[in-house]
Amino acid sequence: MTIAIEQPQHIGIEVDDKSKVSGDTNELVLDGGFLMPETNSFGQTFRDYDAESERKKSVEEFYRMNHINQSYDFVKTMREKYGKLNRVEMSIWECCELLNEFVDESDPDLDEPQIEHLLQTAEAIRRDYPDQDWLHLTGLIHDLGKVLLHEKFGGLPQWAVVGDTFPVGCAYDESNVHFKYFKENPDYNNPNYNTKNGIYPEGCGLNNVMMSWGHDDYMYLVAKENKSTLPSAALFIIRYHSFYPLHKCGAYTHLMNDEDKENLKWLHVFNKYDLYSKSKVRIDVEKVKPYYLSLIEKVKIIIAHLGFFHIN
Ligand SMILES: O[C@H]1[C@H](O)[C@@H](O)[C@H](O)[C@@H](O)[C@H]1O
Ligand SMILES: [Fe+2]
Ligand SMILES: [Fe+2]
Repeated sequence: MTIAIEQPQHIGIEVDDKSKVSGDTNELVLDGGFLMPETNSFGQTFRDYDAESERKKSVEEFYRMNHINQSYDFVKTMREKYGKLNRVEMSIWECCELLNEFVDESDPDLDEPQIEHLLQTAEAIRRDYPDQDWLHLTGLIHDLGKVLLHEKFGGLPQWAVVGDTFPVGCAYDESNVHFKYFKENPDYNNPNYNTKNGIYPEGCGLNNVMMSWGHDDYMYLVAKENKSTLPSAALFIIRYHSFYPLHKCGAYTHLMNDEDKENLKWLHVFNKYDLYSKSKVRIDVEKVKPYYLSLIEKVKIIIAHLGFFHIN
């Protein structure tokens, strides 16, 4: 399968598209060799929230809490509070290691520590796109915002950090996982917020839409506020990779602008690796660490700008 796609801007590390771009039409080959497994590590299909499993109940309880509490006012408060980026300074690798303690309670497909997931994603991308350093880096850092779970970053509850994301300030779409729990959210009956467009003009662009608060928006804020030079596609991936109602179900597209539509193509590429690389096969962290340290070192200029990160 191929799709026409714009290539990202140079970010300070090589963006080499030769191996995956055919002809001069900027077509990116999406099935670069990665074999998508049919079942997750529990033997079930991916993202099946109704399948009987040991995680079903706790995942559902996670979404109940998430949907009740993620209101427009809550998101606004969190954005202001965390936008100050006055928490702590830490290297990228330290942040990865911090995630060793946490299992994502919203995820029906993986119960391994989060550092495994970061490396599984980045390694799967690296195998198919060996020359796309920027995409390896995006894989490595896309979920780093989950450090919000750690007390050093405020120790937020899981419902305020992980899980799929969705816009607030307009009606919740039924494609959201466990949609029924939104009925207990104060915004559900607020006439300002419960119409299709809500407070947003049609086609206003996702940048103008308030998304539920969590690791995506936090990591994006960190990158943006510190003037990271990551390409717009990388920032889009970081910011919207949990927005499954949009990138999987095609909901909320009336809020997108042309730039979003372009970036969405890259998010579709990325999502395959983010979702289907989840497995019980552990990555040998010490073995791959030198590569990722050298990658972090290589992008020092970018990372030096990233809020709570610094290079040792
Ligand atoms: O449960 C997962 C997890 O929290 C991921 O980090 C997020 O990106 C996904 O959207 C979600 O389904
Ligand atoms: Fe995520
Ligand atoms: Fe992820």
